Amino acid sequence: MTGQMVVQVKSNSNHCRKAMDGNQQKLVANILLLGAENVGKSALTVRFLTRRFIGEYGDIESIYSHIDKIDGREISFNIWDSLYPQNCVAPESISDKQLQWADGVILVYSICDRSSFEVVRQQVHLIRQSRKMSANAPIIIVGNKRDLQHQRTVSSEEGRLFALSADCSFFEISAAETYHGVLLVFHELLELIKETRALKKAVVSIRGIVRTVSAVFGKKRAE
Ligand SMILES: Nc1nc2c(ncn2[C@@H]2O[C@H](COP(=O)(O)OP(=O)(O)OP(=O)(O)O)[C@@H](O)[C@H]2O)c(=O)[nH]1
Repeated sequence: MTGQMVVQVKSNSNHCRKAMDGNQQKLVANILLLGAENVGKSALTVRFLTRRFIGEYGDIESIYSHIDKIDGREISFNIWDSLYPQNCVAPESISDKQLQWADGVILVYSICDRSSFEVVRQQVHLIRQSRKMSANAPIIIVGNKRDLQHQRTVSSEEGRLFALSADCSFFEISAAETYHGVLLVFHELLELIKETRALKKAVVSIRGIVRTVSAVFGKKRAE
C-alpha cells in the first residue's frame, strides 16, 4: 500500500455513551471497505460517520471508530477505509491482516467505471478463496455514483446478478446525493454480521451437545 495508515477516533455520538443496561453487551463490528480507486470508499465512510458529502477526501488509509445506538443496543463500528494501491503488480489483492480483522466487507464499484466492477469481481473471488476469512462472512456489493446515470457503464441488473451468484447482498446508491442509502448499507451489514455470529454460536453449542452425547453413549457401550 502506498498510503499512510492512520487510526482515528472520528465520531462518537454522546447520547450513546450512556451506561448500558447490563443485559446487552456492546457489539463490535469491524467493517472493511474495498474497491478500486475513486469509486467513493471514503465518500461512503464519511457520509456514514458525519452524514455529509464533502467532495474531496485525500489519500489516507484510515480506521475510524464510531459508536452508535441501534434498537437500544450500543454498537461500536470500526471502519477500515482502504486505499487502492498504485504501481503494484496485483492492486486488487487483499492483505491477510485485513481479512483476519474484518467481520464483514463492503466492496464498492462505480456504476460509470466498468474496470472498477471487474476489481470487485476479483476481490469477491479472493475473499471467498481465502482461509483468513470464514467462507460465509458477509459481503455487500455497492454500486456507487448512481446520480451519474448518463455515464453509466454497469447496469443495475448486472450488478445484482453478480451479487446473487456470489452470495452477496447488493445496493446501488449515490453517496453524493443521499445519506439514507449509505445508512442502509452499513445497517444491513451489521444485521448480517449478527446473523453470522449467531450461527457460529449455534454450531459451537451443537458440537458441544454431540460431543457430550457421544461421550455418554460411548461410555455405556464400553460398560
Ligand atoms: N457524482 C458522484 N461523485 C462521487 C460519489 N461518491 C464519491 N464521488 C467522488 O468520487 C471521487 C473519489 O471519491 P473517494 O471517496 O475519494 O474514492 P475512494 O474510493 O476512497 O478513492 P481512493 O482513495 O483513491 O481509493 C471524489 O471526487 C468524490 O467526490 C457519488 O456518489 N457521486
